Amino acid sequence: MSQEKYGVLMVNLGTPEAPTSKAVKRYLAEFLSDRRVVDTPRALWWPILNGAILPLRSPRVAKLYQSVWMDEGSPLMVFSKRQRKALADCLPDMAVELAMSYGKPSLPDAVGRLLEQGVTKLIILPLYPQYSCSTSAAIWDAVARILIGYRRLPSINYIRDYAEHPAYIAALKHSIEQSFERHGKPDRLLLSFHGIPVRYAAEGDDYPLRCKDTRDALVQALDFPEQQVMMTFQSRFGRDPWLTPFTDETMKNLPADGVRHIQVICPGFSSDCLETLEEINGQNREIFEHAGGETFHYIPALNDSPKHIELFRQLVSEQVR
Ligand SMILES: C=CC1=C(C)c2cc3[nH]c(cc4nc(cc5[nH]c(cc1n2)c(C)c5CCC(=O)O)C(CCC(=O)O)=C4C)c(C)c3C=C
Ligand SMILES: [Fe+2]
Ligand SMILES: [Fe+2]
Repeated sequence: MSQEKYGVLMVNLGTPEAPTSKAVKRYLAEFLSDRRVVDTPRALWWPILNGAILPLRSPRVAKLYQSVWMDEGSPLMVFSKRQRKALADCLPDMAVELAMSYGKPSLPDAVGRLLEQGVTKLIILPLYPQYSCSTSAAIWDAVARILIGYRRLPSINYIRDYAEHPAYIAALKHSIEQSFERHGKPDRLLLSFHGIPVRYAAEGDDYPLRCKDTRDALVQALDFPEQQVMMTFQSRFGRDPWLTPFTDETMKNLPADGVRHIQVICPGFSSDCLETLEEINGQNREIFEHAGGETFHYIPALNDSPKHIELFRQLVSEQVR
């Protein structure tokens, strides 16, 4: 039998190439044209997207990206590239590629590079701890479309998610405990997850259940009262109802309930990005402080921390028999 060659495809969302209106527009156009993200019928969606959302949102959001941009680029890209390098260093016998669902490095290029290297066993690792049709399934669809162009397919292992994986929970627990040691225990620990439209969940997306699984496993692991842990949803978009409670509304109301000190972590984001650095550590910090809150600490995403890379190494190793 011929020698098997393993390849790991790490996939995250994607991010603009520059913090400019033009680059943001190109990114949002691709992202928001995916039916897995917005499922409004095209004849209705196309004029809204091109006539209103792209021209109005792109310049505004470009300014937000400018506020978090790093010397090496967009935070999401910087951390994702570091994750790929660190995982590749742990798995010297495997080919490890990074791709983004929208923008670069593109999925077709990354899959092409893996197959050119002779990969016969492809392990797809979406960098989303909690499955959602709007993120993880979009990766599945894209890879399936790409493989139409190849005669010789590899075996495929798709890591659907890892919401309660012990190494994921251990990594989150470690970050939270480090924060508690540094800043003391807060009145509330807030777990803020990216939202999705309520309808996606009603139609079968188990994303909110997977967020709750993460919350429950963390509560079990932490030496911190369950009543002081809150789970909220951020980053809502458009007019449909999205998952509640909303992070920003919670921030606004907490100080009136006597909550002075909060620490916030975003367990659904494998890398820091616009939604954590600007929306949470910028906008939501301001909302909390403006409402009378005194102490706000943002606990960084797992990024390329050793415990996060160890989680990825375990997830991949579990697929190898
Ligand atoms: C209908 C719209 C959106 C759905 C559904 C959605 C789900 C979803 N997104 C993430 C992770 C990220 N989203 C990010 C940015 C972002 N998300 C949307 C819209 C939806 N997301 C938009 C329009 C944007 C761009 C910014 C803006 O215009 O407000 C990012 C950050 C990207 C970056 O460059 O830093 C991440 C990461 C998840 C996990 C998720 C479903 C669970
Ligand atoms: Fe999003
Ligand atoms: Fe946002």
